[in-house]
Amino acid sequence: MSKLCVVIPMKRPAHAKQRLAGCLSHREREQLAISMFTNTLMFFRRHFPALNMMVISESDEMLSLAASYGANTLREDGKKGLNGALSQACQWVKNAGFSHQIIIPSDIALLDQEEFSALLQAARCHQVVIAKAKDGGTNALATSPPDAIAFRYGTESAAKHDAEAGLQGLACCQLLLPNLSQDIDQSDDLERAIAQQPQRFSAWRRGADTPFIKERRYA
Ligand SMILES: Nc1nc2c(ncn2[C@@H]2O[C@H](COP(=O)(O)OP(=O)(O)OP(=O)(O)O)[C@@H](O)[C@H]2O)c(=O)[nH]1
Ligand SMILES: O=C(O)[C@H](O)COP(=O)(O)O
Repeated sequence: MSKLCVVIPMKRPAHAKQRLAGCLSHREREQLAISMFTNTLMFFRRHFPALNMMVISESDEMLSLAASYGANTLREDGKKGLNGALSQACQWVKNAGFSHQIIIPSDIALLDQEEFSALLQAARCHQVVIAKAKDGGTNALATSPPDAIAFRYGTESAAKHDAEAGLQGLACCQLLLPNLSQDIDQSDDLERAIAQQPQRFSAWRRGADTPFIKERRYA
C-alpha cells in the first residue's frame, strides 16, 4: 500500500466515556480513556512501526502523549464533534500526500495484530472498508482516497458509511472482526473487557496511574 495514515480521534479525557458515568467516577473515566488511548498508541508503535499515525484532539495533553509515541498531531479547531474532527484530520492526511487512511477509535478493548492485518489486506482491494462495531457503529474505517466518503459517525454508522460508498459506486466491504468489533461504551462492555483481560485492566482498576499520568500528573 503506497501511503497509509492511521487516524486516531481522541476526545478531551475530562469529557470522555460519559456513558460510563453510572458506574465510574469522573477520574476513573478519565484514567480509562487515557489508558486505552495509550494502549492504542503502543499497539501501533509495537506492531506496525512503519505506519504513520495522526492524532486529532482538542487536548494539548493528549496531543503531547501522542507525539511521545511518534504520532503526527493536529489540534481540533472548534467543537465540531467527531465527524467535524475527522473531516479536519482527513484534510491534513490528503495535504500530506497519503493515498489511504484508516480511522481507529481510541476505545477498542483489545487491538489484535492479525485483525488489523486483515483490515489492511481488505483496504488494498476496496476503496472503503468498514469494521463494524457490535452496536452497528464503525470501529475502523479505511478509505482510499482518504475523503472517498463523508463521515457519518453516530448511531448505526456502519450502514450509513456503507450507503455513502454505494451512492458513489465505490468498492466497499464490511468486516465483523471479533476483537475490533468491541469498543468500550457501556458498563457491560467494560465488565466484559475486565473479565477477558484482567491483567491489563487490573492496574487501572486499582486506581494505579497510567504511564502518562504517572509522568505528568494529569490536570
Ligand atoms: N477529536 C475528537 N475525538 C472524539 C470526539 N468524540 C469522540 N471522539 C473519539 O472517537 C472515538 C469514539 O468515541 P465515542 O465512543 O463516540 O465517545 P466516548 O467519549 O468514547 O464515549 P461517550 O462519552 O460515552 O460518548 C474515541 O476515540 C473518542 O475519543 C470529538 O469530538 N473529537
Ligand atoms: O461508531 C461510531 O459511529 C461512533 O464511534 C459512535 O459510536 P459509539 O458511541 O457506539 O462508539
